[in-house]
Amino acid sequence: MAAAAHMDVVYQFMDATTKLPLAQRLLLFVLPLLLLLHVASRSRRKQAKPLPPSPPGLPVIGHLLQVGARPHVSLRDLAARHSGGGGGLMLLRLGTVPSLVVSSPRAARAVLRTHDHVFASRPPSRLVDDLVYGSSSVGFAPYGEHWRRARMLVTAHLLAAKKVSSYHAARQEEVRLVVAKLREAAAAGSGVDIGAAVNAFANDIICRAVCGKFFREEGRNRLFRELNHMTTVLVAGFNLEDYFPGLASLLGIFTTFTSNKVSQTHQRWDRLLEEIISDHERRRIITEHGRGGASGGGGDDDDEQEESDFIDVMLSVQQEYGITRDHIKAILMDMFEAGTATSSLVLEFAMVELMRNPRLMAKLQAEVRKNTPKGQEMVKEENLSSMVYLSAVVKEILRLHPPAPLLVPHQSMADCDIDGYTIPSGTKVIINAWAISRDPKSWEKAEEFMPERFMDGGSSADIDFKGKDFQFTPFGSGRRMCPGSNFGLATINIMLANLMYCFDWMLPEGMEKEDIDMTEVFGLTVHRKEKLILVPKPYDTFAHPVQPEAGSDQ
Ligand code: HEM
Repeated sequence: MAAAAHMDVVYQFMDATTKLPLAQRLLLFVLPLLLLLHVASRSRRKQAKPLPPSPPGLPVIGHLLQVGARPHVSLRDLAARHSGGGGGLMLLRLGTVPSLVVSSPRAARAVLRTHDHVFASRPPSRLVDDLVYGSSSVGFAPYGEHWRRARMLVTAHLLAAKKVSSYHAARQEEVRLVVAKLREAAAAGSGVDIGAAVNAFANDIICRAVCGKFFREEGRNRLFRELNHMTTVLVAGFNLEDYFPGLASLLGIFTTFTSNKVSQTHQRWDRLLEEIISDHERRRIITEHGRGGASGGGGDDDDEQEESDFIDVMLSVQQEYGITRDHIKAILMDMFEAGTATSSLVLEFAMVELMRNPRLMAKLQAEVRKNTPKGQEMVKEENLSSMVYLSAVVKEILRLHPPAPLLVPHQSMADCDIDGYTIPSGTKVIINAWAISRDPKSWEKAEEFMPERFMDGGSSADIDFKGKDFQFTPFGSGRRMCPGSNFGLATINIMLANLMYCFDWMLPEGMEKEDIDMTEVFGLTVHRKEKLILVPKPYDTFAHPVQPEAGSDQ
């Protein structure tokens, strides 16, 4: 009976509404539905934990204007005021993109370790898709099966400690070339642009690992350097789609503005990489034919190792890992993009800080000179193991000047609760490693260049950058942690040791250490605005007795 009465009401309602115009009829049905959805979403929001704290933002652009030209600095300052009692989590809206800023070791641990599986993806980018073969490299790839395979290939075959160590002779040879150029400059009494010298060195080291001994042929190393620079400018520049992805694709702004440059740069990379990969394939065929005819097949082990550059290795495991030729090219682009500026910036900042602290430079030089056999022309890698102060200096540079101060953005793949806050799925995550590694709560005299903190008995002697200490993550931590740290450190240590061993350093005439400009410019990495010009003076290891370790009181 009751059901019949209800149906009656429904029929009467339908009958009455049929007399209304169509638009009003639709409204009558749609409005209650919208109301229901609104009530349901409010009760869901009531149940969910709150979002992390946010500073007040503007309509449409959100907090975009509060992020200035040096985002690592402005984000630190904003977080100090708005990250809710020092918890280290702050939610910004950069354009339409929700962005979580992480600014404490505790919050970094939550994102990079406890919930690593949720935050291990990268924000999508059409620009990177078009530039880097559908983002199919390691660094740009979204979390998933392709990334897992590419990452495994890179860590097991290209950047494993044994492989990195197999390039020791190549590194020595490249350092020798730099030292020779510096000696020429010293003989002429001219200044050297240190940043340019170490950048060319880091680029050549990567070139040699990627494509073997003949990377200078036809100026290929210079071409790689140029393309690498163009790529960084494109990826690090202001891209509307990074902040208003919907709007950018709707207006087609990306297509008309940047697209030409992106596609030209991509084509230039593709031509160069294709040429070099084809060269390698031809050489492999010739070598296999040669081996077939020879009795024992193969030269000595060192030669074999040196011949097996990244391209050879990837061609040989291509089937096993199920990767295409485009994937190989994307991974090679990654090696240049991730491996060049990072190492060279550490070297440049090391020279800057040491010039500003002559007593510490003298201490480092004394250690390097004492631990290199007398009269040896250059420091060799086997001499480095006893240079503990050198390691402390490199660590201190990575603490004060992490080349990627905001790491590389991550993206959450599901809703996640941290410290009583909800982080919605699809949130971009910015980890301010720079702010964390200068936080006085974690570091004694945090703003001072003080390598002694990392020495035995120092206040941070137990802290390392291997991804377990969340107050110090210049290489990141967790699934996305840098797989190239061994490679980078090997490049940095041998070059810095030789800069200290072979030369004394002076500022150009009339310049004092206080005049060294420390202004930074932010891109994918942070570099210095002004060039560091230094005048080298060769140090004669035969003529000089080993100096006592200056400043060893610290
Ligand atoms: C001092 C030198 C270096 C520093 C400070 C450094 C730092 C970093 C950082 C901060 C990340 C991002 C971590 C994250 O997303 O949480 C990264 C990723 C990466 N780095 Fe390095 N890096 C260095 C050298 C190198 C070198 C020499 C190579 C290769 C030859 C390399 C290859 C990579 C790759 C492939 C990734 C992407 C990893 C992924 O997304 O799974 N890096 N690096």
